[in-house]
Amino acid sequence: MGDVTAYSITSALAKFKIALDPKLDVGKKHIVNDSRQVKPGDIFAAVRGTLEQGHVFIEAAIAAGASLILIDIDDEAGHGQLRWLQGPNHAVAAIEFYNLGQQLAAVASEYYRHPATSMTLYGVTGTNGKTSCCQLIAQMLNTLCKPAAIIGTLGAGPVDDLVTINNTTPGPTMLQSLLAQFKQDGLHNVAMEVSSHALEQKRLLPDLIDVAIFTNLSRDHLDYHGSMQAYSEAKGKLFVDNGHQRWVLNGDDKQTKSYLRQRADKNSVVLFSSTQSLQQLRSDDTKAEHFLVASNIECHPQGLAFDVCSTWGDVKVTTPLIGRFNVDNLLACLSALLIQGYPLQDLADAALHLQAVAGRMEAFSSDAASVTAVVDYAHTPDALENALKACRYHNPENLWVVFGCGGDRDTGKRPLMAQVAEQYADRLVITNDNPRSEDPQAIADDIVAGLADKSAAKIILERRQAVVDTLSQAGAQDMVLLAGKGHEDYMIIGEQRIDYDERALVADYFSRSNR
Ligand SMILES: CC(=O)N[C@H]1[C@@H](OP(=O)(O)OP(=O)(O)OC[C@H]2O[C@@H](n3ccc(=O)[nH]c3=O)[C@H](O)[C@@H]2O)O[C@H](CO)[C@@H](O)[C@@H]1O[C@H](C)C(=O)N[C@@H](C)C(=O)N[C@H](CCC(=O)O)C(=O)O
Repeated sequence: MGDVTAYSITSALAKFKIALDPKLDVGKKHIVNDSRQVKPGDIFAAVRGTLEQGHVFIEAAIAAGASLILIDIDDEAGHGQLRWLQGPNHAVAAIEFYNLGQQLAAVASEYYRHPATSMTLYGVTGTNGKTSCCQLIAQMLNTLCKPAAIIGTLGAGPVDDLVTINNTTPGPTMLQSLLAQFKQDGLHNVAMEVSSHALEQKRLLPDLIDVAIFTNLSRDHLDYHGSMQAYSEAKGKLFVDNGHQRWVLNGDDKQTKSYLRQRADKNSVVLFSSTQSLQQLRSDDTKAEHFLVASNIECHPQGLAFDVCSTWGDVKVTTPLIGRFNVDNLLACLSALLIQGYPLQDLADAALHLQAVAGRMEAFSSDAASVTAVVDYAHTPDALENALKACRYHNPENLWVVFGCGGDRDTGKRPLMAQVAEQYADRLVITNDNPRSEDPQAIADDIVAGLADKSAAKIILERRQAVVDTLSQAGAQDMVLLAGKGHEDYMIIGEQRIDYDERALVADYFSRSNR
């Protein structure tokens, strides 16, 4: 982070009716709410969390060099009181702050001078599709020469230079410091995943989101939220009817209606659908100003193509993305950018160059006449089934799967992976996938034991060879799912972690076959 000295905690606290002696406002750096992230000079916000009382980490924060402590208190009378806490070398000032946990997002926004107000924030919530939608939005914006960053499961930063973060949606202080950094770096557009946890815990101020996007809702995180009702209500907190926030909602998800009920008017609301006609979508619910539907969806081994019919006009969209679910992801992304004023044709042109998230149903081929390889992280029976079904949807002549199972891990999944592969693929190749201390041949034998036809699979343990042999044998209209490694760039054999980057291997294979 660059110029942190530009920020003043005195001015920020003044907004919360706390008068901090300006003499104490010297050399302050970041504001953080995790003692493990405190660097010398930082301000530590000790808040009450779901598991811990932040107060217990004050000592650690001071030891790490915190220059000021904000202490979350539940007695309003103490608000703004100054205390001195003894550190190893000197006393550190601490300010009591009533209900700080609930207000930390606002305090952090104030401290970093409201970076979001001069940026465009796309907030994506929903059970599935958040990561892909953020990627697609950012990639499209970049193609349209609008530099964009993402924040989410994959990390934070420009799409090709992500830094790992702890949460899908970072905590309130980290979020604001990231936004301030992006603003400083000229990344004025941010597509961020907004988890239900983040909304419940007020890690962000939903008011700051310019375009709020809902992908879909299905059962998840009930351990945290307790019920589907509470889970959907948590997601619903992203949608605020504040006169400027635009909404993009999935017209095919039944949850959408309940979010629409919160809206007083239909202005700046887009409904998208990949199963209904424009007419059905319009008549079904009038509480939207704009509509976007996909029809004539075609899937071929090289990607997807569909007609878009919308209140902004009609266009044919062609994209190299794999998987029917990407039609919905793309509709959400198009809707968000259309309502922000980007022209439909420019977006359709940008769709031609979209790339999947690295290692997630990421397709590679040399040209339309070559076999398509799909690299995916699927390493559970469930994930393998979904990945194979997604490939099958693209109507390959033959669907191949190259897969294995990890060593020193759940052995029970080996026959199950075999059953799934046998059921959904035409050709099976069993190979290594981090055998660790186990004998690779013994793992392959365990997998084969799950096959109804024991001769259905070829075993090529050396994974590079398995991939290259399979790609060279597959026909032009075939698809080869390379399951298990995804974006990983290593293979663990015995005690050794050796370099193995399947994406690079496949890209190299196709670039050679092009020559
Ligand atoms: C249960 C939960 O969601 N906890 C999140 C919450 O922490 P909390 O406020 O409840 O923290 P706590 O553990 O009770 O500790 C209280 C305070 O002490 C601080 N602390 C804690 C330990 C320490 O050594 N030092 C320290 O200062 C904590 O930063 C916190 O401020 O707020 C923190 C950010 O301010 C999150 O980092 C933390 O995420 C934990 C690590 C987590 O695993 N959360 C998961 C469930 C989560 O949020 N997942 C979603 C994605 C879900 C999905 O869609 O798949 C996400 O957005 O990441």
